[in-house]
Amino acid sequence: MFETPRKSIKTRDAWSESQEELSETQPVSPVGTGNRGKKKKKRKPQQHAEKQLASSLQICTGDPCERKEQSEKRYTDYDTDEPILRGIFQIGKKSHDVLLTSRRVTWSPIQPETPTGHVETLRHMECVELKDVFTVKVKRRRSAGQQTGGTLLGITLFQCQKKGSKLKNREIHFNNMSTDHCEIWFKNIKEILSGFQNRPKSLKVFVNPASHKKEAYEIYRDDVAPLFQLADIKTDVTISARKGHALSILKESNLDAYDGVVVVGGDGSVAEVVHGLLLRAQMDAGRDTDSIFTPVRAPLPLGVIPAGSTDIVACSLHGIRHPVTGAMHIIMGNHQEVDVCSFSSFGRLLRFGFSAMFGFGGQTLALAERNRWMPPGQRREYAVIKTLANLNLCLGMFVCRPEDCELSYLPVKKVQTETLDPVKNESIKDEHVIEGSWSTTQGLFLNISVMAIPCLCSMAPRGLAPTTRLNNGSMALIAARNTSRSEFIKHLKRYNSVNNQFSFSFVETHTVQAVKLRPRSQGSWSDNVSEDNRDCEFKNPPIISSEETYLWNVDGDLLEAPSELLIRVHPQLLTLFGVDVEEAEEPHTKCSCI
Ligand SMILES: Nc1ncnc2c1ncn2[C@@H]1O[C@H](COP(=O)(O)OP(=O)(O)OP(=O)(O)O)[C@@H](O)[C@H]1O
Repeated sequence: MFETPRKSIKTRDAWSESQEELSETQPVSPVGTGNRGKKKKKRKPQQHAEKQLASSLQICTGDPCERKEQSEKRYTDYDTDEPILRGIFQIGKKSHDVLLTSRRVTWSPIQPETPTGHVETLRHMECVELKDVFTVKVKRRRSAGQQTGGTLLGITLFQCQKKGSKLKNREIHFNNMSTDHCEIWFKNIKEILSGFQNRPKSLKVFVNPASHKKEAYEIYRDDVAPLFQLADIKTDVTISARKGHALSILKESNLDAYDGVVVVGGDGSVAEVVHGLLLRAQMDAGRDTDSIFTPVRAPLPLGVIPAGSTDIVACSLHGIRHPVTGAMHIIMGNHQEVDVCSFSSFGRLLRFGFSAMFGFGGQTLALAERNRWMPPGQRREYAVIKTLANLNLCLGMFVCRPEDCELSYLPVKKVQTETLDPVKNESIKDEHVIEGSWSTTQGLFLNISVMAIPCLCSMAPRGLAPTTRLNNGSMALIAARNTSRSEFIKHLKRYNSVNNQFSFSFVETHTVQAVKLRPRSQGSWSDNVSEDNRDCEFKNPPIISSEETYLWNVDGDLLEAPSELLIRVHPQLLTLFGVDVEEAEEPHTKCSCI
C-alpha cells in the first residue's frame, strides 16, 4: 500500500560502491522539483514530455486494436500519476529518458526520431515501482581505503525483487555526474520512500548461535546485517548465551525504541521470542496469566530469519527457507497477522506458541533432544525410527503404547449472514464465528496435533495442517487413534505426498477454537530407555516426567505439562514480517527413515 510522504530526510548520505567507469555523461534536464506550488511555471516542458511519452506509447508491436487499448490504458495510468522529475541518466551503456512520479521511476532509451516523427521507445521502456524500492544511495567512485568524498557517479535504487517465493536485492544504477541533478533526484526519491510507514528503522535482534549447524551468527553477519545496513535500519543485537536468555531480555527491557524484533534461529528460538513478546505484552497490560484471560496483542512485529533444522514458522511465512527473503520481508515492512495459541493448565498460562503435538510427536522430540550429540538430521531420524520400532512394545519398566486420553474440543462454527446494502441495493454476505459446544471423546491415541498455522516444511510442503491458514482464527486438531504400526507409518508417509494424509479411518480432523486434553495413563510416553542407549542416557540424563506431567512438543520445544492442558486459539494476536503462502517452495525432502 502506498502512503503519502510525511517528512523530509537528510539527503547527503554518501554511498561508496563500485569502481566502474562512466563512459558517457548526458546533459541534465530536470522537469520538476516535486514542489507542486511551482508546477505552473514548469508546465511547458512537462506537457512536452507527456506528449512525447504519449506518442511513444502509441508505437508498439502486435495487434493494432490491442496496442491502442494497451497504450490508452497505460497512458491513463501515467496521466493520473503526476510527473515529479524528468531527466537524463545513463543506465547500462545507453542514455535514458527517466521520469519520476510518486509511484514509480520509468526509463526508456533516448533514440533519434523516425521520419514520421515517432520515437520508438516503448519496446525498451522499463520501470520500477517505488513500493518495491527499499533505499536510494548516492553512488561515488572511491579509491581503496577512502572513507568519504570521491567522484560522484550517480544514484542507485535498491529494489526488492521477487522470484517465486524468493526475495532478493536488485541494484539499478542511474549514472549522471552532476551533483545538483543527483541531489534533486536523491532528495525526492528519499522523501517518497520515507512515506512507507510499516518499514522498520530500528530492530532488536536475537541470534541463537546454537541453532542447527551453529551457523546462525554467520548467516546474520554475512546475509542479513549488510541488508539492514543498506536499508539504514539500526540494530541492537543479542547473541543468546543460553536457553531462556531472549525470554528474560524481552521480559525485562524497554522495547519502546524498536519498530520490530528479529529472531535468527530455528523454531525453538522463534517460539521463545514469541512467548517473550506476548508475555511482556500481557505484563504491560496488567493481565493476570494465572487465570483464563483474554490476551492483548504484541505491540511489535516479529521477523524470522531461518537458521534452524526444520524452520516451520519461516516456511509457513515465506514459503522458503532463505535468510535473505526473511530479511527482505522485514525491510519492506510486509506485515502478516498470525493466530497464536495459549497453552494453560488448571487456569495457569504455561506459554504461547503456534503448534503442539502429544504422543508420537512429543516422544520423538524427547528422544531426539536426549541425543543432541548426534547431527540434527540424524538424531531426528533416529528418534522417529526408534519410537516407531518401540510402538506398542514394553521395554523393561517403560512401556511405549498409545496414550489413553480424554480429548475435548470446541469446534469452530461459522454462520453466513446476508444483509442488504441500502446504497448499492445488493446483498452482502458475511461470515461469523459463533460459539459451539464442547465435544468429548476418549480412547487410545497414537498422536494428537493442534496447529494454529499450516506448519509448512520441506517434508510436508502443503503443511502438517494444510486445512488451516496463518490468520483464519481457528486451529486444526488432528487425532490419530490407535492402529497398527504399518497403518500409522502409511499416514505419516502421506504428509510427504499430495495424497490426503487424513483419509484413514483412525484419523479424525476438526477445525477448533479450543482443545482440552487429559491423559489418563501415567508416565507411558515418558521414556523408553532401552539397553542400547543406556550409555547416552547416562551422559544426557533423561527428561523424566513425574507421575503428574506429560511431554508435549510445542513448536519443536519440549514442554512438560501437568495432566490437563487447555489450548486456545487467539486470532491475529501477533504480527509477523512475511506473507500468507499456500505451499512451501522448498526442495522436497523425503524422510528416508519411513
Ligand atoms: N546459546 C544457546 N545455547 C544452547 N541453546 C540455546 C542457546 N540460545 C538459545 N537456545 C535454545 O536452543 C533451542 C533450539 O534452538 P533452535 O530452535 O533455534 O534450533 P534447532 O533446534 O536447530 O532448529 P529447529 O527448531 O528449527 O529444528 C531453543 O529452544 C533455544 O531456546
